[in-house]
Amino acid sequence: MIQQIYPQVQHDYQFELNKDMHISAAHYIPHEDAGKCQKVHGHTYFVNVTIAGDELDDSGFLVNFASLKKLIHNRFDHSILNDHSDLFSEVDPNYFPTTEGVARAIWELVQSDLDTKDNKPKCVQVFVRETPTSYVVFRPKKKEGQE
Ligand SMILES: Nc1nc2c(c(=O)[nH]1)N=C([C@H](O)[C@H](O)COP(=O)(O)OP(=O)(O)OP(=O)(O)O)CN2
Ligand SMILES: [Zn+2]
Repeated sequence: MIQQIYPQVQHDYQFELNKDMHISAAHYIPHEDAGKCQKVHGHTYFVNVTIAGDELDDSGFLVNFASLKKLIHNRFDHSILNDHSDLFSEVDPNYFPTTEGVARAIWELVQSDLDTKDNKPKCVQVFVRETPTSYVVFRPKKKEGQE
């Protein structure tokens, strides 16, 4: 059973949902400063995505929990993160598959999917735990004029 404490995000939306998932994946960091992490190794990532909004869809969902799992877990589980060349780079540190990079990539995938929905939910936080002692939180910057 997944049980985690993760940071809360402030927002003014009426509904908030959270989806937890585990992802078993391998990666390496393609930079000499990464030390032992330059070698391929694996993690069981713990991921939490937080979705918020004011409107429900025709099913009464803010977004279907199952569709979030399909979008993220099915894409990354039992994969080598570096192989996802549409998301990660071998040369641009901003797009290395670090915990930071994974958190941002997950946010981009989730928000792109949410943008197709009529009720316009927002992904307000992605939490990625890479090891028992290391995690990253990604929150999108508010755009100009956004509350
Ligand atoms: N800011 C970041 N630092 C590190 C990342 C990262 O993604 N972002 N990644 C790594 C390695 O990939 C490694 O898998 C995780 O490192 P670390 O937390 O140091 O793992 P340990 O189990 O060795 O840590 P303990 O302190 O012994 O628990 C490195 N840095
Ligand atoms: Zn690692």
